[in-house]
Amino acid sequence: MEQRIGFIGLGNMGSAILQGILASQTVTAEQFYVYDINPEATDALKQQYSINVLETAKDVAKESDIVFIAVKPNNMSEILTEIQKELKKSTVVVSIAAGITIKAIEAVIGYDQKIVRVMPNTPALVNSAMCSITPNTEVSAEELLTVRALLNCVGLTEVLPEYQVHSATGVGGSAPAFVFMFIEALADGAVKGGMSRKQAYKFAAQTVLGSAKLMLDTGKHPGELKDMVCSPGGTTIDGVQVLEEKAFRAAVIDAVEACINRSKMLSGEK
Ligand SMILES: NC(=O)C1=CN([C@@H]2O[C@H](COP(=O)(O)OP(=O)(O)OC[C@H]3O[C@@H](n4cnc5c(N)ncnc54)[C@H](O)[C@@H]3O)[C@@H](O)[C@H]2O)C=CC1
Ligand SMILES: O=C(O)[C@@H]1CCC=N1
Repeated sequence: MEQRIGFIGLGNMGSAILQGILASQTVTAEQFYVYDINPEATDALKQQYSINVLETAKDVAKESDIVFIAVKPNNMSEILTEIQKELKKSTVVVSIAAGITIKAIEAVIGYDQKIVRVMPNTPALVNSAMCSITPNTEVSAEELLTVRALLNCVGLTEVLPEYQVHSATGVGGSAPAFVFMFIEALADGAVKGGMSRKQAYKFAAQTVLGSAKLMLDTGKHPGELKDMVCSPGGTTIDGVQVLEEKAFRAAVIDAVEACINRSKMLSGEK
């Protein structure tokens, strides 16, 4: 890939995507042009890779063919205003900000700019992200393919209509936090039973990873896979009963719904 790739904001998510793309070797470090208001965010990356760290967001916008904006939603408007004059008509602006609609971005940088809205997640850091991708009407099929190819370097992608991005935020962007809470809780249970903390985290994390892989690789329904674990009169079904009594599924559904509602609120839909 020959495009010059910009990143404005290199916090948790920006640096995860950048490092995931670098690890895939699809783009060389020299093709990256980056800026973060906090020099500490770029210092470590600069030491590790020969990326171009620039002085301002404007410089990044000027240099890039595709520019990822990875700042917090409340910083989006100031960044878009700042870079607006530097964007070429051919520049593809990729926003990963939760709750910021394509329309809101167009309102600042122009309705004729190419915009792709993405909802990624932090497993991008280990090339295992799940990203939703939504282009505006200015983005060509080829440009969409290029952005998708970049994001495929860091995991799986699905192109979604914008109204589904709220769900993608709940089940994708935010969900790693819930999974880590689950892993922590699984390990706490094992520690309670006498296992060392270190071993408990290894068991819990590998079990979550393996279970997800089993479902993705076999294509089997999660209910069928759950049934395969529950031996009649065995250990698992007792645990399943406890989770049902404590409304585990309802709690998870409510958590995803809370993310969806918050995303709608940030978008001005609620
Ligand atoms: N953290 C996550 O798991 C996910 C985050 N997102 C979205 O990604 C975006 C970034 O989130 P995080 O990386 O978690 O936040 P973060 O706080 O870790 O990173 C934001 C970065 O932007 C920089 N920044 C702030 N103002 C700036 C400016 N004016 N110019 C240049 N850089 C500036 C900060 O110094 C910081 O390094 C947010 O919009 C969020 O909604 C989306 C999906 C998942
Ligand atoms: O919590 C947030 O707002 C961001 C978006 C999805 C994950 N983290």
